[in-house]
Amino acid sequence: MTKANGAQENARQTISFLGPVASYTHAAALQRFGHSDYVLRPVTTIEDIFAAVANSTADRGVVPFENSTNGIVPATLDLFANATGKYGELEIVGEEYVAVNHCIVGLPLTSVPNDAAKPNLSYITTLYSHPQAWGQCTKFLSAHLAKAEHVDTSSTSRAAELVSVGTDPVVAAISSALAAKHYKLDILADSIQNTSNNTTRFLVIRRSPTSSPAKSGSDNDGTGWKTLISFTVPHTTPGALADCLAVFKAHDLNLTGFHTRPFSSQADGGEAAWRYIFFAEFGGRRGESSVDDACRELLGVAESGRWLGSWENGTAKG
Ligand SMILES: O=C(O)C(=O)C[C@]1(C(=O)O)C=C[C@@H](O)C=C1
Repeated sequence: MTKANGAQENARQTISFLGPVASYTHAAALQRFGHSDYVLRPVTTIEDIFAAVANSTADRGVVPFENSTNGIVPATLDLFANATGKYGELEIVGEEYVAVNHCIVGLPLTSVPNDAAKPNLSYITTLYSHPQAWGQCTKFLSAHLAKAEHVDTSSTSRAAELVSVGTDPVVAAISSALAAKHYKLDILADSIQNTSNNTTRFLVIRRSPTSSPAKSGSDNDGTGWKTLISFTVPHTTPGALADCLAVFKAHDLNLTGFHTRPFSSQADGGEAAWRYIFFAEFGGRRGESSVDDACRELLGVAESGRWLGSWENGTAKG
């Protein structure tokens, strides 16, 4: 690398995504950052993405958040819960929707005839994929691969990569057609997801700047924006959760998502079972009076709470 190239490389922003190349997270990263201002860098796990952004190895990270068929990605939510205290400085600044079209991919196999419209896959004994993919393809898997053992991998592209370095044609993967092409595998069945409009939503994260992005208390127009917050409630107080939810109604904020994950606070020694953290997503942005007031009031009734980010609605852009 020449000195000039090196300087150019330094000026580019680094984007961390769930690798290897040709994962759906890679597709989401390309969709948003696929031009010469950015260097896209694969890592192995979703936590690696959080860590890369937290320790400044990357400027931004792209993480899978929610699938239209199979719901939330628990690993991502757990990292936003920040139980270890390592990721409290991160915030969400954007979202990308990617159409997820899964395929059964395998080593080139000329001896077994396969018709994509009427696949005969009974010879496959082992199937690799990311855990999210199993739940998105239940109908096809029970109809055509009911006996195959499922082996979890860190991503669908990793599943394809593992099949490609093996030699046994009875081992296949669920991944995208792009991953099949990249890892030189055959597509043995296409569009195997339960719903034709299967879509995953990805979030873009960064380290929070020291100054607030939007002036608090102004009449910022939050139309077309979303906010995610997390909170915990005193678990022995009747009505504590209802009091928290009433705050959103009082400020006319439209709750568009609500998720719960097991969580044990530092106050409980980090060990207590059957405690929860709640995540509420709603329309609006920080800096808008109704959002700022609601967050302030929520902190008055919740045990703890954290603003995780406000970002422009990905679907609003069309
Ligand atoms: O495994 C991949 O390719 C990913 O990018 C991860 C992921 C996810 O975690 O939801 C992304 C999209 C699909 O929903 C399946 C898997």
